[in-house]
Amino acid sequence: MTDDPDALLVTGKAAPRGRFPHVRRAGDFVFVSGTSSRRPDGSFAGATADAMGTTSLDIREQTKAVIENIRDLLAAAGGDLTDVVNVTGYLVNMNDFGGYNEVYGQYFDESGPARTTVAVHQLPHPHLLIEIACTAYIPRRSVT
Ligand SMILES: N/C(=C\C=C\C(=O)O)C(=O)O
Repeated sequence: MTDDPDALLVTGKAAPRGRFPHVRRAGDFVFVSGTSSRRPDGSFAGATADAMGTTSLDIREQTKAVIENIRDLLAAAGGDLTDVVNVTGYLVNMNDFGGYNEVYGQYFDESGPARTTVAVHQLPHPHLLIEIACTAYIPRRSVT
């Protein structure tokens, strides 16, 4: 936890890799920091490497894990994926757009959040194909 009740470090989720909270509330809006498929033990859903270092990376599995991680972070702020109003997706390779879009569409549709997707040069680990940051609208008065 932090001393600030509006800056959440969520127990049971992978610790942030820097000095920032998982989630920051500002009034009725909740901002979720860029989130990957990282598990609490530091491994990544959708990424394996054999003894020779040959890696296998799966955009569908990573996208699903990212969204599920975000669901857990929102739950800690009293919300859910249905509260998300804006999504920014960061892909390392736009060739992954199709797989990303397919899984994204299992969680959100045209009545859901606004979305922007961009390709970035790198993410904080070479096994990462995707990171998502989002904003949710979760009025304080609705949180019990
Ligand atoms: N949000 C950031 C990193 C996230 C890494 C991860 O979830 O694995 C950041 O450095 O801003």
